[in-house]
Amino acid sequence: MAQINFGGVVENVVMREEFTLTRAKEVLKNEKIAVIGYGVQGPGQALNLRDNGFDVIVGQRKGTPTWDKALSDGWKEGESLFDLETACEKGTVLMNLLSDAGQIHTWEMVKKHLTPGKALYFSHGFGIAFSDKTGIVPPTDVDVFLVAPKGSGTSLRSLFLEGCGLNSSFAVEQDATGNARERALAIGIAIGSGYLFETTFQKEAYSDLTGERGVLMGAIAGIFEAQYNVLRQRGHSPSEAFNETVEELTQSLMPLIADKGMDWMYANCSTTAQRGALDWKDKFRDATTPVLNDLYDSVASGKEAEIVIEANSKPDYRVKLEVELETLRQSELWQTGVEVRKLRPSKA
Ligand SMILES: NC(=O)c1ccc[n+]([C@@H]2O[C@H](COP(=O)([O-])OP(=O)(O)OC[C@H]3O[C@@H](n4cnc5c(N)ncnc54)[C@H](O)[C@@H]3O)[C@@H](O)[C@H]2O)c1
Ligand SMILES: CC(C)(O)[C@@H](O)C(=O)O
Ligand SMILES: [Mg+2]
Ligand SMILES: [Mg+2]
Repeated sequence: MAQINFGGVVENVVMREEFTLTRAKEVLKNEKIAVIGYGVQGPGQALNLRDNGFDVIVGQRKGTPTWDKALSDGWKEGESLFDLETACEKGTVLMNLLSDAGQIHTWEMVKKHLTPGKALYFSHGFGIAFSDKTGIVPPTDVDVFLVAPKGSGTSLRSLFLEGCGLNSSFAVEQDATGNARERALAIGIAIGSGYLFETTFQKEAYSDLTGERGVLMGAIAGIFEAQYNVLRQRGHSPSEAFNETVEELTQSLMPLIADKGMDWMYANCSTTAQRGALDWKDKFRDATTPVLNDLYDSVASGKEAEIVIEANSKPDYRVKLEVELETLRQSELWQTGVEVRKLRPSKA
């Protein structure tokens, strides 16, 4: 395990150069890996496992659009594609990649097939960290671990195809066989992680729910809307407001942050911009800190989990989500984005 100094704090990190694919194949040579659920993470992880040469099958509800997607991805009914229960029965490592709410409804069925020595895998801490709400309490004679890719399953797959890897966290909740850590790391490498950092189920659940409600998705969408609206109300055109809020960030400045950090992005902007950004950064930090603390409290109290479970238990939850997404899509801001993207100069 490599020891990496993260800004003064030393952490253990497992890298694929050290825990190689060959070692992962040795650890998992007798395992049948069953990917349960074929939503977003399911395809990413299952296809990477298959391309890496592991014995993998997929379990999905027949007659759903994702069953058809699995067929079109080359999974064969009765050979490598089964209904949920058959896949749970056949697998020795059950990778539970149903939606976090779907994991609750199927738990009794999954549990039935968790015979001694099998492994139960998640890509989130949700089910276990909030077990008082989910009812997910695994039998004591199975290994329980997680590998949580830090990004969309779509990126996990595309980065794998580019020969890169996405970083993931991993955690072992229960080591019944004495081999749970090896199994977890082997699966982590096998699904295409570039490196793995260690966490616990609770920390993963709390940080992930905070991150996606905060900066990664909720906050960024909110602050985009706020700035776009202010510019529009002050008489700026949609194209100017969009370019100054979204397009420049995603196309020009975010890649600089990704390459070499915030100070590098600042250093590549004018001294006028740097002066102003350095002055205003702290105001934004101070204004949003109370909101982020409210968010963390709401996650840690279990309220966010309750909201997700309640919302997803309604039969029409997908339809309602789609209505909300459609409202976002049809807003002036994001309709401007459609046109701005079309205007991006393409390679000659
Ligand atoms: N979406 C991501 O990229 C991402 C990233 C990191 C971790 N995760 C975690 O990975 C897991 C899977 O997430 P996802 O976004 O791929 O899930 P998803 O919401 O796309 O759902 C996955 C599958 O669950 C099935 N499903 C839902 N409810 C069901 C039910 N009641 N019975 C049977 N099947 C049901 C759906 O048909 C779908 O195929 C979750 O724990 C999530 O937190 C997801
Ligand atoms: C991709 C994310 C946001 O990191 C993940 O946590 C999810 O729930 O989809
Ligand atoms: Mg998440
Ligand atoms: Mg996440």
